[in-house]
Amino acid sequence: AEKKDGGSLPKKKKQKKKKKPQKNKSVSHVLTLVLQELSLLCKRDVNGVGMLYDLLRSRWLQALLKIYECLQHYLGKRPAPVTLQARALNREVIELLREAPQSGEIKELRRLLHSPHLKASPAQGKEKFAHGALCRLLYAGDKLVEVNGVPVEGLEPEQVINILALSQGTIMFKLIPVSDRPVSNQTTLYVRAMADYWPLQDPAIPCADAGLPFKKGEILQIVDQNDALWWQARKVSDLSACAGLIPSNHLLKRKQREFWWSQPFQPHLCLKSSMLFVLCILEEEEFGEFGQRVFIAGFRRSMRLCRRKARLNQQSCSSRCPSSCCSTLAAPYEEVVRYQRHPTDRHRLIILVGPAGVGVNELRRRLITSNPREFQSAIPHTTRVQKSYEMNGREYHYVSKETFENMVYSHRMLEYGEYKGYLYGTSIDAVRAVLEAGKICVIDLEPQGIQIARTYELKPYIIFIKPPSIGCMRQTRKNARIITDYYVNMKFKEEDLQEMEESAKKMEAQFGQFFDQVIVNDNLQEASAQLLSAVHRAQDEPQWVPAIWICSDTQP
Ligand SMILES: Nc1ncnc2c1ncn2[C@@H]1O[C@H](COP(=O)(O)OP(=O)(O)OP(=O)(O)O)[C@@H](O)[C@H]1O
Repeated sequence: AEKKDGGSLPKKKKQKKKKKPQKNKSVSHVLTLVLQELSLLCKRDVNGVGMLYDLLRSRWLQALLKIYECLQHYLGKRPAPVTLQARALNREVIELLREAPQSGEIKELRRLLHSPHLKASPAQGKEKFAHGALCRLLYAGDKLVEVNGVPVEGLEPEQVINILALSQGTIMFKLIPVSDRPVSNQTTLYVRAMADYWPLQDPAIPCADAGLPFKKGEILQIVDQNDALWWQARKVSDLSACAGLIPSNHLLKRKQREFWWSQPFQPHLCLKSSMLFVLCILEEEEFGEFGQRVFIAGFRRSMRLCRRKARLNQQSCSSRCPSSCCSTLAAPYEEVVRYQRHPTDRHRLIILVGPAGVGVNELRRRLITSNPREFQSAIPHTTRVQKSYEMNGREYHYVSKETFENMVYSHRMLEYGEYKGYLYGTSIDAVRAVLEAGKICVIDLEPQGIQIARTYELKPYIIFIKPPSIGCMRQTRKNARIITDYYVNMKFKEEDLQEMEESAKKMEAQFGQFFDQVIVNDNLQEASAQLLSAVHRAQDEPQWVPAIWICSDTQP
């Protein structure tokens, strides 16, 4: 500044400049001062000063101080310059340590300093530089064009590293990616995220801006999984976007566990079998189609509002587990593949899930009545006595309690419960029978049953029926009727709507990763049309399914 202006700086600034070095005395500077004082004391032959003087002058202590100072300096820098300066320090410390006492620690330190990672030179080539780059988003072969707007084409790696080392805050790279970026294991891996991830809330991510946020249920394309902790991925919904960092399977699982353990202890009812519900069975219904009486087998009214009674008595899993037991115990990513049902294959099972009263049964009923030759429900099993006008295998499969319990123990029930001392349930066999008849089986299920139904044989397509806003429900549900613990055909009360909204949120938070499709049931006709097209899409168009379903196809 003095040269440019051709004069001196104003007085005030000069004074300030003088004071600064006083404030920032380094440890080595203090040590030099102490040594000067000690050397004076040595001349006066003060007891023990000679030994202290020698100790403080030893080169290995100076080496340690140097390391300390450098690290202090680096700590204040973002990003930390661990390149040229670090190597220079490395060489200096190796030199200083030659004179240090031969203790085990010093030997270990020497060994570390000689390790190839620390001794690597940028002259070893651009490839090394690209590999060790900040965010693991650069590949060997990428052509670096600009760093923070500074053209770097044709510069030596050392020069580029210098620019990087002097950079503060965010570093912007402009590069031409190598045309054949390596993809792990030759084939690209696709996964369904089974948990949410927010890089900006993760203090452990090497570069938060390079992180890829995702929500459970989203399909990710993993482009690199060479690193044990951080993978690179893109969302299939936006494959043109840059890949971002995501925690590896192992790391995300560890994070989930740590989060789970950090929560205050609460009993986890969901770990117990939650498949036994208090049911409220209403008699079967008949539906007419074009004046024709059509009996729709297995079409009992939902008992889910009665299940609400059970929920009130013993709080549900989602209200107790802060992070949900399922997601804590399960793998954070599920490998998926694109699957399209062959026209001659059996249909995929359609499962409707939703909070009580949202309209699951209404939509299912409308779908089945629209074409009973194409759609059918599964005929439930019961232990109650067959009535005179009923036919075994039409309204119900009538079985003994022993047979029913055997089916439960051998995991052949998707869902079951007890009503007035009798057992009722939907079996896998009943679903299989509909599918084998060439029809599309449509059932409703409590979300806890999803895991059991998700098999390669049934390949279920899960549709979540979501309530619209409470305001919208107040309008649309004026004439709607619900079943409560005690009443059939009762009007919706405000608390029913609130509970529906709450319950939907919990379901999405706990089971959202399994939903293939979400339909908001605001307008019945529109929701019915959406359901019909979703069901056809599930059967006729490619969908993401767990990879294990497809691999298992070859198994018996
Ligand atoms: N979009 C809608 N607009 C108006 N009324 C609706 C709508 N969807 C459903 N309903 C009505 O709401 C009431 C409850 O629907 P439905 O019985 O299908 O609910 P559900 O989700 O099966 O719950 P439950 O298990 O209690 O039967 C029915 O009277 C139904 O006709």
